[in-house]
Amino acid sequence: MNVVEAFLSPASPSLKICGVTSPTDAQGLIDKKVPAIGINFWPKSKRYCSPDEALEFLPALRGQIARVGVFVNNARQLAPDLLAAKAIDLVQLHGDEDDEELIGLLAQDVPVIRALSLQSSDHLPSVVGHYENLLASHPGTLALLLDAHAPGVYGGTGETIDWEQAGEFIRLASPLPVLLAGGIVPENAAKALRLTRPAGLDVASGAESSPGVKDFEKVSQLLVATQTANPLP
Ligand SMILES: O=C(O)c1ccccc1N[C@@H]1O[C@H](COP(=O)(O)O)[C@@H](O)[C@H]1O
Repeated sequence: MNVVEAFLSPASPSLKICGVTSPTDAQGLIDKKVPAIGINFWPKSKRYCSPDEALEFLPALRGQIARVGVFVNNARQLAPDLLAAKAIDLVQLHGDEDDEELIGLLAQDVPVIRALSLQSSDHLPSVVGHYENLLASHPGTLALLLDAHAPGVYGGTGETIDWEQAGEFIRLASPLPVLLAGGIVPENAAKALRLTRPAGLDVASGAESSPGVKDFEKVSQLLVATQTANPLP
């Protein structure tokens, strides 16, 4: 099983630590056997990592951890070079990207994580059905990610989402992997896992001491939460 398959495997809930900005933190997360890291390529993020900086340390980590490039409306410009340099394994679309862009990545065999912010008025079966149909006509590796609605900042806000609604969505979407994000911290991770049964947790602000600097005590606690959660049904 390669690192992407291991990260998205339904066998047990996974963990992605997002907003890594330094080679030291990336290596520390590999040493702890965290399944995935996220590197944020949106210049307005508090956890921004420039493509030039990323190209200096990410290619050497290939095969040791799943490396997710996080993009907000700029994947078209940046992802091709990062993929060609083997600096990232997956593309996370966390902005207003359309299906055409997602399908274009799947067609190139690029694994994609599509971030969604559910609204209370959303008809969940329709949203799930949309991605099921998309994947049926454009096969590839696709995961969905549920995050808080964050106009203007897009993500990384530390705001939690409605876990009841998230749990219902995740059940409907199965076996399509769905990651849970939004305000996950060591103190609420076990409860979030129990209520929603996601393919994994995605944590930015809940795993750092300051924006872009990882707190390894928090990372250890998050790992324990994922490793002791009941396996997915
Ligand atoms: O982390 C950011 O700064 C960020 C900015 C823009 C889009 C996505 C971003 N990160 C993603 O946000 C969620 C949740 O983060 P948090 O744990 O609530 O702080 C996660 O999916 C990150 O990948």
